[in-house]
Amino acid sequence: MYFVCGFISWYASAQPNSINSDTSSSFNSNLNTDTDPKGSVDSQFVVISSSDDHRSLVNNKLFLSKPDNTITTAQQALMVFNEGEFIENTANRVSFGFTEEVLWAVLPIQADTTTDGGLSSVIEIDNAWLDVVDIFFISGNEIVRQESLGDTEAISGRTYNARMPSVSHVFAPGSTYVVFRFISQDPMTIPIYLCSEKSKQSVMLENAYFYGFLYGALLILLVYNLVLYTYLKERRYLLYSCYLLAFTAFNFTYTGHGYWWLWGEMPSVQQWLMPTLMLCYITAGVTFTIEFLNVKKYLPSLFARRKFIYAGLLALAVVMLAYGSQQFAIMAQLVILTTLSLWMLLIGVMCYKNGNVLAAFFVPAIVLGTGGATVSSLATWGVVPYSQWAFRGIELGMLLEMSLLSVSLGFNFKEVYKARLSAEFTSRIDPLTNLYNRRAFTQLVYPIWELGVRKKQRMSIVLIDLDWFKQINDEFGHDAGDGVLELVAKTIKARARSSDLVFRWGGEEFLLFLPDTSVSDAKALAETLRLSVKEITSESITTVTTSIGVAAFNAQESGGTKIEGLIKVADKALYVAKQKGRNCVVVG
Ligand SMILES: Nc1nc2c(ncn2[C@@H]2O[C@H](COP(=O)(O)OP(=O)(O)OP(=O)(O)O)[C@@H](O)[C@H]2O)c(=O)[nH]1
Repeated sequence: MYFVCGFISWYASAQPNSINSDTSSSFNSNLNTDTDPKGSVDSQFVVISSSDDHRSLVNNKLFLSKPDNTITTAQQALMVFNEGEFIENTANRVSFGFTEEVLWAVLPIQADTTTDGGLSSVIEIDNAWLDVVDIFFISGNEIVRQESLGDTEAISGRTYNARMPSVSHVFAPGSTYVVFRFISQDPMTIPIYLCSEKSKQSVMLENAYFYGFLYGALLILLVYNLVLYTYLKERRYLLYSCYLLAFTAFNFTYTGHGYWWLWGEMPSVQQWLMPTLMLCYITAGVTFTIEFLNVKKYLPSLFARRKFIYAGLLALAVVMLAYGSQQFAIMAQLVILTTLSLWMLLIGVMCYKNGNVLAAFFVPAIVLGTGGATVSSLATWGVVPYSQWAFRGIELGMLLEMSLLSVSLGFNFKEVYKARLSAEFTSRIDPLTNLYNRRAFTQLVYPIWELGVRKKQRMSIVLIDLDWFKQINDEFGHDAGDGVLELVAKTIKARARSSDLVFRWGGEEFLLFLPDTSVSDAKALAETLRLSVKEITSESITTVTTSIGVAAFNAQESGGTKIEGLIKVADKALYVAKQKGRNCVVVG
């Protein structure tokens, strides 16, 4: 809001009175404007006829000082106003862009009452970032009251406890001239409301709900993504969280919440936090975009030049500090921020074209964020009627943007999870035979082994080695050898029980772990396998025989045996089978 307002109103200010928007029709019946057809200054009063519920934007009833004025005091302002030297704000302008000048404004108010107590009303400037907001109440050429409410003044000096500069005043019967003095290094945006105490309270409540919802939703997104980061250790979740946090902190500052609640006694902190957080927000936005869109893969040439972007931002920070001008800092960053939105969109579209699926979420998200900001700016500019909801467009847009980005990160989470599962699965599977590989052995067999030992169950191991396999490779080629290995694996798998675990143990070596299987059953299975392999392979390129070693765990005899010991026994038996001339089963 802050930056788009500033940037657009900067241009808007170059075209004064270009937009006509009359909000007088929205005035409450208790708050009337009395304008005579000639538009003479004296009759241009806002009339308060009762202290009942009312709330209206009164910018179109303001009279504004001319550029280059030399006014220094409120009385002088009133004098110049009475001479007809103020400009009537019939265009209902709210925003005046960046200006070094002091802006004086006069709001003539008529309290239409005869009671001595007068009529109470609250004046509220619906903008928390203005540096100087001095309000003078002048009756009968006397300043009857003065308030200083800008954010260069400590919060404790305010008589009305509200986030937006506000003052409650009892208007004496007759006319009161409210003279405003505005100075701001930030965009000069001055939506002025006149309202009853009751409506002021209900607006504050509405705001509390709105920001409670906004910050609550942003907090949920933040926690959700931090949890994902902790779990997945993927940088994009962390960078999204930083981007979200930077936006929230920046918003918390320019909406005046931080100043109202946390650092209200430190005006200089408020002054410098805004440009500083804006820079953090820009940097977080750039970093997040690069990571989220995987620019390294989809736009490598840009990725190679990213250092220049960061160097530029760092240079800006240095110049900002060295130059020491808050206004310069803000203006420079407004330009960059506007460019950033367009840059993010462009990069998103380019990455999408280059095949990045996540960009399909990213582009609409940025469009929503930028769209909300545009609504806010147009409201400030006067193209759409100014209202608090239109003013909040940026916040609603950002909430949608952040939510959509979070959804896309959730989508990414699903993809990453699937990829991990498949990587985990493939890391345990031998790609040629689709049997478990040696790495899976520890994970799968150890728990069953431990349980079997505790329960004193019988368990066996069968180690199968193909005979003269080197010759098969040499004679028929490596591919044909692969085909034989696949066939043998299928045969073993088909003959084994579903509770048996079959591993490709080495090049042409297979291991079966048989839970709850006695040595005689294991030997019988080994014989079956030997015959099956021989028989089945005879139908392929050549007949393949196998040598098999069997070892069994017996709780009574081999109590303390470890599984590695049992494998060694099977290995020795296999060696003996080879020694005996191959194509046989030996029990160890
Ligand atoms: N085609 C193919 N061959 C493999 C693979 N893994 C290992 N081998 C081959 O298997 C052969 C094993 O040879 P040796 O260890 O001499 O054993 P052998 O020829 O079967 O002789 P014995 O075991 O003594 O009967 C080697 O030539 C390896 O290159 C594989 O995945 N595919």
